[in-house]
Amino acid sequence: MSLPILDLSAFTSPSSTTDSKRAAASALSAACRDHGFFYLRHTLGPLEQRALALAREFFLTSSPSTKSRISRLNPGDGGDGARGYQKLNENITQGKTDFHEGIDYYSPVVEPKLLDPAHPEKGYELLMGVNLFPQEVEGFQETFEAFWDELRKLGDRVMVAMAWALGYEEDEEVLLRQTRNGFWSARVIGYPELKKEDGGEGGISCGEHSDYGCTTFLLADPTPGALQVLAKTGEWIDADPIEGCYVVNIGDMMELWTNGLWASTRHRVIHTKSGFRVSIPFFYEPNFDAVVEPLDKCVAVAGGEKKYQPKKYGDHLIEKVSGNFYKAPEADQGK
Ligand SMILES: N=C(N)NCCCC[C@H](N)C(=O)O
Ligand SMILES: O=C(O)CCC(=O)C(=O)O
Ligand SMILES: [Fe+2]
Repeated sequence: MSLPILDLSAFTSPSSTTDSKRAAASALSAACRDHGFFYLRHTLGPLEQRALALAREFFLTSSPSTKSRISRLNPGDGGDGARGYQKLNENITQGKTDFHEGIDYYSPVVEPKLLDPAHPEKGYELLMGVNLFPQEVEGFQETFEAFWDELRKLGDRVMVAMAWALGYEEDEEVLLRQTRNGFWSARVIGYPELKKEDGGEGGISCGEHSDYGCTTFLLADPTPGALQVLAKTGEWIDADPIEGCYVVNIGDMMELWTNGLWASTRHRVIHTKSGFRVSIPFFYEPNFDAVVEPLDKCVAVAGGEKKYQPKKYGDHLIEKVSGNFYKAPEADQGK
């Protein structure tokens, strides 16, 4: 089985007809319902190759001190426990360490929140610090900021397409209203190949999980056989990169909005092929304060049964992120 390839240009070009939008929305609806994962034909030109090359340069040529300078654990420098660099095996999924390194980014907050304003060296509240860029890698910050700007715009268009796909042609901003100031997130991830001595047998590059928010747009280098998607049949299928496409998937908040019609599909990464793999997922998310609840039309499909309780996206994110690393640094002491 392979995942469908969609073209949503009817929603990105200003001159498209209602019929072409309906046709695209109908293919989108089937893909989200049947798989929760699909390929989206879309390119941003040289920006993508630049971002992948800079990510690779960062992981493979930066010194350990460059990396630790932007650690998520440097409280005074902006690290808030979530934003920043994490080394191999620092991220955990389902209680097991993930064999990848990465830098995590989130939507900038207007006023970063210090834990204790009298003691800035104590750092920031979880998720409320500042983004950390490796200034030694020339062009890194500008390239990624430009890249994410484009993906935010793409995500906005996809929200309109998804509204159509859910029957909201007459109220096409039903999702966009709650994502326009989205608390987006992004990761820049490096995966060395899993080898036996690294725990290769049974080891994992990124354990099975669902994404937390709305819709994920993944750009990865051409390495095959790494990202796997749990199909409804229970089989794991490869979601290998296709040139000119993003791999797109549904997150937990979209499952909630759709009352379970579109599942937040589980996936994992097992990179055993040769070479260092780089991937850069962008997580297009609801507003931090958005209270997400099943949409009326999706509830109607279920015969009026609301299968989910409303949830504030920010609460869901904090819950998830709090479980992504070993608890407070104190807990690690003496290990
Ligand atoms: N923002 C997202 N989706 N990040 C996914 C990170 C990988 C899984 C994570 N350790 C977990 O256990 O959820
Ligand atoms: O690297 C990948 O292909 C996917 C990573 C992922 O699923 C995540 O970071 O949420
Ligand atoms: Fe993921």
